[in-house]
Amino acid sequence: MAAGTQAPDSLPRPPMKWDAWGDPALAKPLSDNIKKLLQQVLGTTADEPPARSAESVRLTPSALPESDRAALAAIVGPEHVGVADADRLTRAGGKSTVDLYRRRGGEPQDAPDAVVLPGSEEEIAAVLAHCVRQRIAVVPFGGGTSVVGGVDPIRGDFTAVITLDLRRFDRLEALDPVSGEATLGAGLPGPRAEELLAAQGFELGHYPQSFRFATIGGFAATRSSGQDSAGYGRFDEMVRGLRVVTPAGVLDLGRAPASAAGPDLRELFLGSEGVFGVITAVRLRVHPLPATKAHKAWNFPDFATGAAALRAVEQQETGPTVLRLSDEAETGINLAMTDRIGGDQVAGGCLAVTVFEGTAEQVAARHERTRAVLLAAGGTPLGAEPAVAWEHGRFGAPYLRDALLDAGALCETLETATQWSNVDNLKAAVTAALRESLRETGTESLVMCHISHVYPTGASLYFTVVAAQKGDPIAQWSHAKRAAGDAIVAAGGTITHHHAVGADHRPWMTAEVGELGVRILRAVKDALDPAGILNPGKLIP
Ligand SMILES: Cc1cc2nc3c(=O)[nH]c(=O)nc-3n(C[C@H](O)[C@H](O)[C@H](O)COP(=O)(O)OP(=O)(O)OC[C@H]3O[C@@H](n4cnc5c(N)ncnc54)[C@H](O)[C@@H]3O)c2cc1C
Repeated sequence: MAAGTQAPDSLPRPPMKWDAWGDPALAKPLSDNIKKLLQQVLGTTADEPPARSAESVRLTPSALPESDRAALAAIVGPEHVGVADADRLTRAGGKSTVDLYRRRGGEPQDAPDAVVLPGSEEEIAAVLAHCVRQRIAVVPFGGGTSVVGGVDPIRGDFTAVITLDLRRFDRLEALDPVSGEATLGAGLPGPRAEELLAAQGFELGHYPQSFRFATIGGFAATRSSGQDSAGYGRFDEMVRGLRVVTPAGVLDLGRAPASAAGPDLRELFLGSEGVFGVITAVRLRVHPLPATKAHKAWNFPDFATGAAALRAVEQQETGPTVLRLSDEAETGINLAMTDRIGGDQVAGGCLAVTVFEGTAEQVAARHERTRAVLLAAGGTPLGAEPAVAWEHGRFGAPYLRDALLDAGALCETLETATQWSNVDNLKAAVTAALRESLRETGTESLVMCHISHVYPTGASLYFTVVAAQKGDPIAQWSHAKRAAGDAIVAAGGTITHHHAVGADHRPWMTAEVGELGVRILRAVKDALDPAGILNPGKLIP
């Protein structure tokens, strides 16, 4: 890999591997039992993966002219513009399985031509103005954990593409303890945001599986949903205000807790995936750190019974913070407890996990109410331990994907949501589409599913797929993903519940919002970013 000129400084962040998920120190090798199981059931080959090094990766050379590098350096400071391959490689894309295959594949990698780290809104505005003049595409970048191609360095017909990394927006800007609102910098990763709030006695409570690396701005830009959503809501439900820099000007949205002043413009930027503007700060509802917590696991004879039980809990508002249900396949291999995957089955049927938070009285009352509903719906209590084990391992599963890919397995996830009355139908349709399409590529597959986000009228469905790699695994997964996406649309689900649209779900956006919906999105884009420099090739067909 060629040396570049300058590396931008980076504020301390946990290490993130360029060709795998997360911190290399937390990698989880597969046990021999699981490897054997994969070979027997799916026919994977378990050759040792070739050693890979970032230095051996070939990147397409930076296309940014020196005059533009100098102009950007004059705006943000030379130490905040990087064209070194080491900086470009770590922003070359997100963390989907296809991203990882691409990076491991040995082909020349497309990467942004430069990485720019602005330190103020004025600097962002000046960078955007320069990029409009010079026709340079700009990809806003938080933690780079997108699994839908959201941070792909797509040039389109622009002369170059830069990544605008928000990591210097890393402050707790304000806390209003009376109202329970905090303003957080867009570049704050989840753990740092919670650390800053905890020091003041507060918590946001947004814990997606990508928590350790994803950022406040990324959560807002993708409508992220965390594992405590039953208690604290989706990220978009926590947002009270946003500041956004667009090529057309700056917006500061969200004046009051509620307003009748026309359509809510904040909604335009929740899920805007960097195509309308750069989010610099988000004002969020926060709550006092919970005094106590209780964990309870449950067993249901089958998925339909378990889903009906979760619906009853949600519709009767009994108040769990976490509410999730694994199907029979996921329960069978203990996927919900990453330290025990492939070991003896913890429960037959379907495992459900509940967690309660609040004051001691709240936790006791919420647990009692929930327990009564789950018992009446056919659940069998399993005690606290499996739920504690789920929580303990909850950020560990992505490391298993790395090990599975190394062992010759194809492993990816996808998610959707629908009304309660359509949950079984949608689950069956997606499962069949995945199995059949992967069979067409020459492999059987294990398709597992869970519900982890519930609403009074419906729920999300999150699928994990494991198959054997056959031929080109990128082509193989693209075939399966296409079939699953078509099945979701045909069965009435949404193309994404929380992963967002990015480049990967764009083909289904017209089916999702209709031709007129797409025209509205384009009109907003034209008003805010008439030159179209912001994140081309994402979200809007
Ligand atoms: C292993 C794994 C587990 C995951 N689990 C979950 C989960 O449980 N729940 C969930 O919701 N998601 C999950 N995701 C998806 C991903 O983490 C989320 O989409 C997350 O919100 C992205 O945040 P980020 O900071 O990494 O954004 P990035 O990946 O950097 O960017 C995502 C998109 O947002 C845009 N963007 C980022 N920051 C800004 C900004 N400041 N202004 C404007 N646009 C911006 C980017 O241009 C891009 O389009 C997971 C991903 C992985 C790899």
